[in-house]
Amino acid sequence: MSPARYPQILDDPLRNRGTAFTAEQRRVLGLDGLLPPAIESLDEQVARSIEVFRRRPRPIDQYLYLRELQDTNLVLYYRLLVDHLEEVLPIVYTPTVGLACQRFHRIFRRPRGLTLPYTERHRLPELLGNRRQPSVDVIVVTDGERILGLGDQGSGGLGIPIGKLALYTAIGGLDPGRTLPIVLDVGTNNEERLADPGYLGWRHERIAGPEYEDFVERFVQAVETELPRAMIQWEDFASHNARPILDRYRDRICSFNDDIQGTAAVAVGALRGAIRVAGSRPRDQRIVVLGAGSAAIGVADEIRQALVDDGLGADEARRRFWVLDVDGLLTEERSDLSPEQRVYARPASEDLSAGATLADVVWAVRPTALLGLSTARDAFTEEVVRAMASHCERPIIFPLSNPTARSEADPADLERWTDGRALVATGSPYPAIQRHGGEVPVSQSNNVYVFPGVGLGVVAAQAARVTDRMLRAGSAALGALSPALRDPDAPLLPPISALRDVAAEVALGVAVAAVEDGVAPERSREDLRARIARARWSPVYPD
Ligand SMILES: NC(=O)C1=CN([C@@H]2O[C@H](COP(=O)(O)OP(=O)(O)OC[C@H]3O[C@@H](n4cnc5c(N)ncnc54)[C@H](O)[C@@H]3O)[C@@H](O)[C@H]2O)C=CC1
Ligand SMILES: CC(=O)C(=O)O
Ligand SMILES: [Mg+2]
Repeated sequence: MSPARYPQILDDPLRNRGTAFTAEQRRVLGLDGLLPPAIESLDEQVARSIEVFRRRPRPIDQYLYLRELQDTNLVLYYRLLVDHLEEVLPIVYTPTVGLACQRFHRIFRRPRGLTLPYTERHRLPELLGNRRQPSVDVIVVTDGERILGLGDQGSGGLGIPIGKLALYTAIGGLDPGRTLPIVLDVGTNNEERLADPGYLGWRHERIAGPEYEDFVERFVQAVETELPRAMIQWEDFASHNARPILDRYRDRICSFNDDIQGTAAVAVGALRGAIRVAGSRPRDQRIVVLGAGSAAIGVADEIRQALVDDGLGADEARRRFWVLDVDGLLTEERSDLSPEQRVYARPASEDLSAGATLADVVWAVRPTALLGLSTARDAFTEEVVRAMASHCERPIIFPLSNPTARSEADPADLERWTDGRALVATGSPYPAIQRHGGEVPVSQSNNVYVFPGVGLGVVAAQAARVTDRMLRAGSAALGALSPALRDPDAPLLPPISALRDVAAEVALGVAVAAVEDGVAPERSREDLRARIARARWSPVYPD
């Protein structure tokens, strides 16, 4: 009798083990001769793979190597991510993932996830039905219009959902066979892409208005029919769509916007640590925010709530914010503000006009905290930072824009300009700061501290919605883990290497709040904790 042959197992990243197939498995599956004779353990595979990764010359080459691994052997890929998270995070995620989106069509090798073009709007259930994953816990979807701080990348934006979901698994422990990255290809207004013969997306200007809304509605209906239990994370939509989509669907399906809500949850967590180190209270803060897009307003809204929770009246809390966008300070005289922005408009009676620069505002306001979500590189100039440090003992300065090339400041400059007094957190990773002959790590205030735990909490609790209280509970869980609470010289956020533990705590906060809010079945805290532990997929070859 001829032996069974299953060579196709080598092409299935969920089941492939490559050189880790044992002699017996190779014989039974008919793999002898298809693999090099050496048999490696998973640890040996990881050691060899990280060496190959390190020898790749540029970050984009390292990104491509990891994507190849992801398409070949998921256990090995995720084990490498888990074991070397700090080293590979800047490649899988910001800043390199931004470059990968810009070059998506040049580096395209194998499909991952789904591209849903506007032209196929009548067939979305069918396209969704073509996915490889029969069951899905989490969908991350973008329309590619605001990719990090890099603007419109058209269907190349799919790189972001792919990266986010890799972290859902590596950090949150979600089963990689049950996650689905999606791009809604509604065209692009990026002239460079449209003129590029190599562009692989729909070569058309962006659909907008009712047609766009109808398309998103069709997408949501297709998900409701095909995958009614999946959570949707809205990611990297431009402001004019991000907030309306969130508001339209948050009470109808299990969904949240990572840029608005996830970013706010982590920024508030980091800010609480910084305020404590500064020896201050939330209600004592005066906050200047550069940028008035969806992320900035989402962050300001959550901080405002923290000020109210600390005893300020709603109006007083609102008056503690000065928000600037590309056209200057948000003031009542401006007619171009959305309702969410108008909350922060300064009264016309004040000295500062809409034409005030960031430096003018900082001189006049004497802020305790300066946050950047503007995509404006180096906007926190020496003048601005020195002005702030001249009146504030421990200035809180968070340049949160991504990728690195869009950051409002370099932490090493902030350290110098404030004589080491600034309390800093950045959106993208930075090398440690040199201080008194030692090294001080720079905290990365990025929604990666929150969204994997949100997904894990939602899945473990079987939550049907993502409520504000769930995100606040996740934020509080993160805030409680701030190393700065125990040692004022320590970083504001736990290290990247602790992100898996952070996700478990965030998930517990989220899950408990889901039960309390009545959007998940009744369960005790201990039961939820056990379910979170059980829900986590681990990168090991099953027996
Ligand atoms: N650290 C984190 O976890 C996160 C960081 N971000 C980053 O925040 C940035 C903004 O994201 P969104 O709010 O979604 O984008 P957005 O496009 O909605 O908003 C950008 C805002 O910045 C303003 N702006 C642009 N140039 C400016 C300038 N020169 N001076 C002052 N303001 C300027 C715009 O007027 C707009 O209000 C991006 O770089 C993004 O990567 C976003 C989400 C999470
Ligand atoms: C981190 C993130 O979600 C962003 O920069 O858009
Ligand atoms: Mg984002």
